[in-house]
Amino acid sequence: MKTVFSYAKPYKFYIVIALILMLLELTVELLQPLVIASIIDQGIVARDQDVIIQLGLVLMGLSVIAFVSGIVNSYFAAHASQSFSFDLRQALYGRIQSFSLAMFNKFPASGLITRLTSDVTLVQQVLYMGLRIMLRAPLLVIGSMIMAFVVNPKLAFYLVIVFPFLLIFLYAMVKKGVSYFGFVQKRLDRVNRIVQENLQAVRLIKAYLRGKYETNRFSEVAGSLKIDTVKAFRIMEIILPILLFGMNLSLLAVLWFGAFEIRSGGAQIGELVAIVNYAMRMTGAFTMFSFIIMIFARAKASSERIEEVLLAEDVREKDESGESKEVHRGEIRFENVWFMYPETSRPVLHNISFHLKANEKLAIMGATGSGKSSLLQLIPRFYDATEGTVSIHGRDVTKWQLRALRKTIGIVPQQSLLFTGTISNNLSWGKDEVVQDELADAAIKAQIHETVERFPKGYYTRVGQKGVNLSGGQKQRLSIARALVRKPSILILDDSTSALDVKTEAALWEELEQEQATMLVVTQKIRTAMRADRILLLEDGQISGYGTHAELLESSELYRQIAMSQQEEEVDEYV
Ligand SMILES: Nc1ncnc2c1ncn2[C@@H]1O[C@H](COP(=O)(O)OP(=O)(O)OP(=O)(O)O)[C@@H](O)[C@H]1O
Repeated sequence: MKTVFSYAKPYKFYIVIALILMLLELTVELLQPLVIASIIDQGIVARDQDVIIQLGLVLMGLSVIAFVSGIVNSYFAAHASQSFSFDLRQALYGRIQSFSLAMFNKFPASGLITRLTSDVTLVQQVLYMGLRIMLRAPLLVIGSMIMAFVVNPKLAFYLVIVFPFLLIFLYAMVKKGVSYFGFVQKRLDRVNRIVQENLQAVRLIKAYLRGKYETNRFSEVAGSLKIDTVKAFRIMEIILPILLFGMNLSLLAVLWFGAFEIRSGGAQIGELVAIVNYAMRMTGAFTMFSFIIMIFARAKASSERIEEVLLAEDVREKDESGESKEVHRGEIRFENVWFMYPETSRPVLHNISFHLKANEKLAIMGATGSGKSSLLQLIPRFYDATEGTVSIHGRDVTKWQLRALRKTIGIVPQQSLLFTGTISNNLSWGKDEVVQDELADAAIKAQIHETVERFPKGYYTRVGQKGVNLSGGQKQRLSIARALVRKPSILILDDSTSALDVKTEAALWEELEQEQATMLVVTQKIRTAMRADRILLLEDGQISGYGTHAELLESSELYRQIAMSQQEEEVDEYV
């Protein structure tokens, strides 16, 4: 919890004030039984009206102080805890943003969402409760105990005799509670994961008529969340009755022995009333305990989960080190590159070597799963090569400052991802300052300008979440335009023209060929590959062919087969 609560440090002032007010409220509460005892012994029993009025006024004054302290304490506690959770959430989000892709394998998105929402809220609650009642309850117990000893040590002894047993019991319950609530949060992760997957695949679910199946899958995980939550709460439910039982036993002992003491002159009625009053306050505090323990146990489990992310060791490079000047020329060299995904044992790339001069165009072909996307991911350093080197402009990519490296690369992923916002927002997303002309220029090259102009709101047309209101081909072309806006020296297209018709694709390539950028294009189409300076053929993570279209037709059986499998008349034309 230490790391998590270090984010409360900037709000020390608010926390200290809240604690002081809480102590003031507590002190008043502890003084009240003493005043009541005095009213009884010196006022009612001694029949002194003046003492009753004076002490009555003192009692009222104390109540007002407690009331005002309580309200102001709430204000400071709320401010400190809300600001703390805001900072913690920001830090957690920042940490997630800086994750390498390997970390997303380790922490699935659903778990990160639960941490950012529910887990942060739970630790925020613990701070708020801490400043309001959490410390108040144990302090009230300790304070009441001390005051009871001040009033009458003998009677106080009967009151505290059960304490050691209650404390051991509470400790055991907290320990159990932490592990149970840790489980509950994990179940919540699973519920979030199912919901996320479901909502993302809503069309597929409808098309495959899997609505009922998915509902059952959801019921199953929601059901196990319910079972584990009930289990965790059940532990908490037994705390209160046991605490109350212990306290009632003590109270009985106080009353029983108190009666003897009063008869023998060892105690006064007012003292017995005061001790009973303290006992009642202690019982009240213990009632709070069951609630506090529940919140504390949940928050402890949540803070451990948050710290898991904050303190996780990332495999990523040090961004701040390395060459920071801009990578102007996109010369690329792979030298004996092997690559294995983290936490796997099988290499997906074997001994890959090739060289691309600046502005050369490379087409990458190969069967699905042959390693095309994996190869491309090494260039912007989404992952680092397990062995060998990938260099750009003569320098190992790991030696470039990450920002400088990525600034120079335009990527169009296999699945076009657009954000909620206007088309204009989406196109300018990858660059800090961009003017409308640059957007239109990139859109013209990507063959999407005319389509956008035909929309009633043109570039200000709103794009729904993930581009739901656009066709696959429109999304692909917008993604390409977004990459072109950055004017990259290296342009990576990972099978990103698959949804375009032949005519549009040809027009797009006419434009891309003019671009001053080194291009790596994953494609399944011979027609597209032929336009590149060279073609790299991958087979099970190994290079099985490298050269021009004509060279590969000569040298590679696999390439010939691919060419043959594509339209007969096209093959004739190429040969
Ligand atoms: N994040 C990952 N963790 C572990 N293994 C992965 C990961 N991503 C891909 N792989 C594995 O790496 C191999 C190569 O995958 P890759 O995505 O590079 O192939 P590809 O040629 O781009 O395929 P496709 O044409 O279907 O996109 C596959 O066997 C795949 O299972």
